[in-house]
Amino acid sequence: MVKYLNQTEAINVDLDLFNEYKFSVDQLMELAGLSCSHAITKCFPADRFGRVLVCCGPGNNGGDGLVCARHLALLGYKPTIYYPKPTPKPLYENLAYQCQRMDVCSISECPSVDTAGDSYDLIVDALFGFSFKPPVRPDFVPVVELLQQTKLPIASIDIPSGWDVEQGKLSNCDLEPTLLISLTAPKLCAKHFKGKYHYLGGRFVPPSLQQKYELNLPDYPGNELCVEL
Ligand SMILES: NC(=O)C1=CN([C@@H]2O[C@H](COP(=O)(O)OP(=O)(O)OC[C@H]3O[C@@H](n4cnc5c(N)ncnc54)[C@H](O)[C@@H]3O)[C@@H](O)[C@H]2O)[C@H](O)CC1
Ligand SMILES: [K+]
Repeated sequence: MVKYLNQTEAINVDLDLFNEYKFSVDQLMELAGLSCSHAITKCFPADRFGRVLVCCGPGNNGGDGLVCARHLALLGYKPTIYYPKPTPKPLYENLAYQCQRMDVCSISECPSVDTAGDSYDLIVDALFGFSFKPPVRPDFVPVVELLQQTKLPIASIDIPSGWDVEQGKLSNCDLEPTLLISLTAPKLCAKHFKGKYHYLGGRFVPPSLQQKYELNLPDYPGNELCVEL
């Protein structure tokens, strides 16, 4: 059985990839975001779910979202980015600029539940990943409430935002994604996931690192970037 990581293990795997294996964050973020876009194509085809709101947070989970939005555009979707607190670092600025140059729209106000329901077919939740510490800070409360209240399907990247990384949902109002894309390996909260589709992405973990953490990852089919768990 695939291993479900606690928060410390998830952070340590990440640190090992960067420090021991010398990957750069840009490399892994590109592969992570690309794998998320591929999982989305499998669950939500562009002809029925073309209009996608991609909500991006301030950390690497948000960076995965910016990459995912760019690839969704290349895959025939019409993504719109909501990135309320852009991080003033070249990595994030470049990712946002690349989207802009690909005519990916962005909005500066969080849409209401009704406006989002009329304007989009799917929401990508790239707000918080495995470094989230509850409770949600005030800047992000409106978008987290949108995700909690919307009737649109949600695709969460790595962690359903607002969930405790280990315990899962902290209250009954917490969001319930339809698709969860765990990256590298699922985190403990994914044991509480009840949505329709659970995929694993981030096909970049060196075998020796998989062995060190006894990740027991499933085989990815052929040349696929994601696998259904
Ligand atoms: N190894 C991999 O598989 C890779 C995973 N990636 C993705 O990176 C995230 C983890 O990224 P990190 O930057 O460590 O943190 P987060 O994005 O989870 O969030 C930190 C960010 O959010 C802020 N924050 C934390 N708690 C709160 C709160 N309660 N309210 C508001 N804001 C909060 C914090 O200040 C930071 O700014 C992982 O999940 C994957 O999605 C990488 O892309 C590459 C490799
Ligand atoms: K997320």
